[in-house]
Amino acid sequence: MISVEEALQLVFALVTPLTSEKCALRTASGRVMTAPAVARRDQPPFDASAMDGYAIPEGAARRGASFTVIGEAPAGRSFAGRVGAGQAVRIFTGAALPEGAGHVVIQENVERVGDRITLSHDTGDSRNIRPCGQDFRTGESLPAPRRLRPADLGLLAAMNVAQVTVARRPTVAIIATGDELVMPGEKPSADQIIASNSFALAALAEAEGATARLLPIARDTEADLRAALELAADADVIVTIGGASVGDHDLVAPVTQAMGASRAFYKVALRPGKPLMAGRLGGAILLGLPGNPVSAVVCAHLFLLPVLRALQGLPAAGAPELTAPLGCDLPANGPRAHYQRATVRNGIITPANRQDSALIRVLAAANALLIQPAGDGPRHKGEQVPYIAI
Ligand SMILES: Nc1nc2c(c(=O)[nH]1)N[C@H]1C(S)=C(S)[C@@H](COP(=O)(O)OP(=O)(O)OC[C@H]3O[C@@H](n4cnc5c(N)ncnc54)[C@H](O)[C@@H]3O)O[C@H]1N2
Ligand code: MOO
Repeated sequence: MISVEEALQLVFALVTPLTSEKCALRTASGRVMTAPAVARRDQPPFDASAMDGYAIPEGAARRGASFTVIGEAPAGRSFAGRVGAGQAVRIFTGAALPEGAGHVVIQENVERVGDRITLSHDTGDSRNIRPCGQDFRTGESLPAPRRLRPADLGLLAAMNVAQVTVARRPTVAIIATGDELVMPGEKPSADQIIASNSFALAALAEAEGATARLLPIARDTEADLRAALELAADADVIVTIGGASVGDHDLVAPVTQAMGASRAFYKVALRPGKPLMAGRLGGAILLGLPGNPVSAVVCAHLFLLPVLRALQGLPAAGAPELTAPLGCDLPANGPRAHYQRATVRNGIITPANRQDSALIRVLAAANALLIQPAGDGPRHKGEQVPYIAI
C-alpha cells in the first residue's frame, strides 16, 4: 500500500487548474483570486484627521495657546481656505486636513468660548494625522493566488476594485452507493440506514469554494451505478461513497473501469480510509471514498479538499498541520497512518476513547484529527504531536 503522501502526489498529478472568470466583489467571499488586484487609489487619498478636534498649524500645540476658529471640515467636505498662525479649523475624524494645518488637537483638550479655543492640556506627541497613502498607494497589489477572506474584501473595496478575477468554482458530483441507503426524511425499511455521508461531503466541498451536486443514490447494480456516473460526467470531480472494498457488492472499481476510468491508485496506508481509490473518468477526477462515515470524511480532508484548492489555483499541498501537546499516552501505531478523532481544548490534544470509523457522533464531537504516522512508536503525555483542525 502506498503512503498518504505518495497518494496525495498521485492525486495532484490528476489536477489541471480551472479557468478563471470575473466576479463582482459582493460575491467574491471565499473564492480564490487568481490574478493580483491593483489599488486604483491611495489610502487615505489625502492627509486625514484621525480625531474629532481642531486643526492648527504645526508646532503651535502648547498648553495655554489660543486660536480663532475660522471654519469647519467634516468628513467628505474639505475646508477650502488655509489655516494661518493663530487660526484653527474645527475638524472631524476622516476629514481632509486643511492646507497650513499640521496638528489636530482633540476636542477633550480644548476649551472653546465662541470662536476662540484655548488648549487646556499638553497635547503629547501625536499629531493625530493619518498621512496620505499610509495604508496603501496607487499601484500596490494584493497578490494571487489567494482565498478571499472578509478582510480582503474590505481591502479590495478600499482599493476601488469592483471586480476580481477568480477561479471558476469546481463542481463536485457526489454519488452515494448502496441498497441500504435512503435519503434523510425518507422512511427506511428495517435493514436500511440514512445516506448521511453525502451531506458532510457536500458541506466540506462547498466550504472550499466548490459547487456540490448530490446525485441519486446508486443501488448495488452495475446499471444503476453506471447511470449515476453518466449523470456526473460534466463534473470536475466525481466522488463516489462506498462500494470501494472487496465485497461482492462493491462495484465502484469494476464499473468505473468498464467505463474507461484510469486508476492512479487503490488503497492507501491510512486508517480510517484504506480502500480509497483515485483516477480519472472522462474529464473528471474520480475519488472513490470508503463508505464508513468517518473514513469518507477523513479522506475528504486529506484528498478532496486539497484537490479543490489545487483546482482553484492554490498550491498543491496537503491539509495544513498544526501541533499540540498530548493530553494522554498513545500506544504504538500499526502500519497505517492513523488519523484519530480528537479534541483540542486549552491547547492540549486528546484522542476520543472510541475510534471506530462508523461513529458519526464521535466525529461530530471532535475538532481535530490527531495524526500518528505509520509505525510511530508509543507517545507520551505532553509530547508534541501533529494534527489537522476539522
Ligand atoms: N474483507 C474486508 N472487508 C472490509 C475491508 C477489507 O479490507 N476487507 N475494509 C473495511 C474498511 S477499512 C472499510 S472503510 C469498509 C469500506 O467499505 P466500502 O467502501 O465498500 O463501503 P460499504 O461497504 O459500501 O459501506 C461501509 C459502511 O458504510 C456505510 N455507508 C455507506 N455509504 C454510506 C453513506 N452514504 N452514508 C452513511 N453510511 C454509509 C455502509 O452502510 C456500511 O456500514 O470496508 C470494510 N470491509
Ligand atoms: O479504513 Mo476503514 O476506512 O478503517 O474504516
